[in-house]
Amino acid sequence: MSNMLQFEESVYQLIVETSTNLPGDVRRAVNHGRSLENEATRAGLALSTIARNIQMAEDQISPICQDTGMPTFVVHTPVGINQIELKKSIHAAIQRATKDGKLRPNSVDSLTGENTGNNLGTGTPVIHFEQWEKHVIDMRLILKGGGCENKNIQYSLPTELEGLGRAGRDLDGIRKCILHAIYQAQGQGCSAGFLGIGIGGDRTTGYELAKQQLFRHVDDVNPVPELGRLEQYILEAGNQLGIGTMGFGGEVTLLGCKIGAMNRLPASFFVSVAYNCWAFRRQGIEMDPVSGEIGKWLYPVGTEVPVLEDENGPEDNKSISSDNANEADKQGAREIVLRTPISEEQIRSLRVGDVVVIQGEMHTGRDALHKYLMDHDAPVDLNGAVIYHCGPVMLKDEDGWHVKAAGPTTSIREEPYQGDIIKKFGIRAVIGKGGMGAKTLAALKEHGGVYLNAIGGAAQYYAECFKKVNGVDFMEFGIPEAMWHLEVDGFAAIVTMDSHGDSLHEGVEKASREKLASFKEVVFK
Ligand SMILES: O=C(O)C[C@H](O)C(=O)O
Ligand code: SF4
Repeated sequence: MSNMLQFEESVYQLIVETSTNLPGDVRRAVNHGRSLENEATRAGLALSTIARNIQMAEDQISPICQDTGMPTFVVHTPVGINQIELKKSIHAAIQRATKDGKLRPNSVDSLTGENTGNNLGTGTPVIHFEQWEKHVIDMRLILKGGGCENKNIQYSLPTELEGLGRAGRDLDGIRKCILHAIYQAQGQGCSAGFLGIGIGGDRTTGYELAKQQLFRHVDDVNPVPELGRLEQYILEAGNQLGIGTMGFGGEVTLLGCKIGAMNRLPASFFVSVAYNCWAFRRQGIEMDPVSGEIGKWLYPVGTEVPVLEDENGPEDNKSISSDNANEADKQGAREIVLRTPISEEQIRSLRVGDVVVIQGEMHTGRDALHKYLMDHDAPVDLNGAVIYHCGPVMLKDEDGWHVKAAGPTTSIREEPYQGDIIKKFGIRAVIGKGGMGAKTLAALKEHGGVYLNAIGGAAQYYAECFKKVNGVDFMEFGIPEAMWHLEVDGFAAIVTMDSHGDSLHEGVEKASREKLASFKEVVFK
């Protein structure tokens, strides 16, 4: 290979483009979703926030979502290309993109919990090489985050499904599995989502096939007619489940569905579902095998498909923020400004549906911190405090630390700890996404606390609210897991669980379970 530096540069450009500029076909799907949702609803406002965030990420060349996922490359090379050298270029580019804040350090030792800090480590990044007889290198990259990855699911047919009954080894059984997959994800994988489905294979290749489907163009047509019909059906039926964007309820739960099939063993029949959030970051380049230069981009480049309808830019677009109290009013919701530390009285006055705007300090905390706080003291006073489930992208320069991307993470992972921690430290508000369960709801009621739902993936939109980094504890947990103390100005989120025992998530889940059961009858004979 003659020009290593050019190869590295091209891969770097691919990584930056993938992380910061949502591709055109994905944007079209988001725009279509927006057109189906009433703008004045919670889901409609969430979609507007998402659109605004996509634009901000493009403008600032910063990550669309703070979770830049598991970098997964699929590379086709002409016969004779040195794949070992190409791999080195990929590793160098990954390291550079991490240092520049285009990727969050995301590679964690599974035994020690240590973050390698540069996105390299055993099993990271994932690179699949394939040879072909063409004379160009085809390199595709997907950055799929952990929250939606956790919502992947694999079914082994025949099986019995909640609400849907028996799913047999046929197209109708497959149909039921996919609908169930959408239901079980609720809003936790940052709906509205995209599905890649693999039918057949073994447990490993079934999931691989599912992920391969995510490399198809959103608007392509399945070459297998019966799978094409199933894709169409799922898109329509999935949206009738009423889960909506971020699980707020609404018309748009699914933005795309791609299904592939491969052979299986006589004894096995797997349906593997890869759930991808709306922040569906995948791009590709065709590279010259000699010069390493980019020949063309393999998916429509985001910049060609606007996401904001008005010419005046993001500021004039509606979203969940302190400047759109009128929109909130249309839903009968109020907008309340809370300054930290927050009193019990203020919290008790809040109800599900209220929009809360936070001023003051908040503290990030996720998996490692919650586990730690169960049997240790906190490094700061958390009385009346706000905990933000967030693993930000942070960069340090001569002026100190800066927040580069900071959307919420999936809160349900903290369910085993949250209730106890709220009571132990006197926390008044927890911000995250996807909602929490019965134990947390009970603690919010007992102690006087609220759960605030922020818009998952809107990492640029929220990063702008953080005016100053007051400090950090537990850097040894790694950047995403550390406890960042952040000064915030106007962080807006919706009360989805209040101190009176009400939970929006409980309601949406129940309604969607009932809806799911209405799809029990055979559709594909
Ligand atoms: O790790 C994160 O920042 C978020 C994660 O992708 C999630 O969806 O929970
Ligand atoms: S936070 Fe949401 S948008 Fe970001 S990677 Fe996780 S699931 Fe995707």
